[in-house]
Amino acid sequence: MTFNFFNLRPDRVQEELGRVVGSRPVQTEDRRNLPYTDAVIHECQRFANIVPLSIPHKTSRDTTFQGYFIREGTTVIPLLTSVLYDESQWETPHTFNPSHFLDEEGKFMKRDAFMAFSAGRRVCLGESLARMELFLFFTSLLQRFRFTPPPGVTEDKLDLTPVVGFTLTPVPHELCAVCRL
Ligand code: HEM
Repeated sequence: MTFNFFNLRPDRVQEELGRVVGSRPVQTEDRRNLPYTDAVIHECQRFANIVPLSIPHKTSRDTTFQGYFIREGTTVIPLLTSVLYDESQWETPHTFNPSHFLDEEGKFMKRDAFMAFSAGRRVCLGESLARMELFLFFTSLLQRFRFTPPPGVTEDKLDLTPVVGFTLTPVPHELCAVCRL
């Protein structure tokens, strides 16, 4: 798979942040007025897909799912990647594309196939906290810094292919954070 970040457009996030928030500290409530920023964060989570295997579960009774009979006590490992990259759900599943979460008017749009935190009774318990932290950290960093590859490294040379394990971990990269203030 080719990991392609050409649509990230941090300049557009910074333009939206500057217009809506200015230089004051970002607050959680600002999220609803920052649809492009929110879409970028969701797309990062979809695309980065950091917990691809979710957590193993065991069926508590006999069940039938999509025509398959699953006996009580069977270990089931949901593969979240299959939903996050599902070609029937996403317009460009293998490309980083914030438009997956924007409607025609540029408003933020929820997607049923966004399952980075899994779903159902055992959905991630820390989802609200994680979402709040992602939003505040991401926006605060972009308010203050412009991130670029080191001198001499062009963006198309950055290999964003993660290390595959229980989680998908990014390989270390050198990055320049240039103060914007
Ligand atoms: C971006 C950050 C995070 C992601 C993508 C994430 C994702 C997940 C996923 C996929 C699961 C498995 C759900 C399942 O078994 O179907 C899970 C479970 C869980 N997560 Fe997270 N998580 C994140 C952050 C957090 C944080 C910050 C906390 C706590 C402060 C947390 C607490 C938990 C707990 C307790 C479970 C087990 C829930 C259960 O089995 O009932 N997570 N998470």
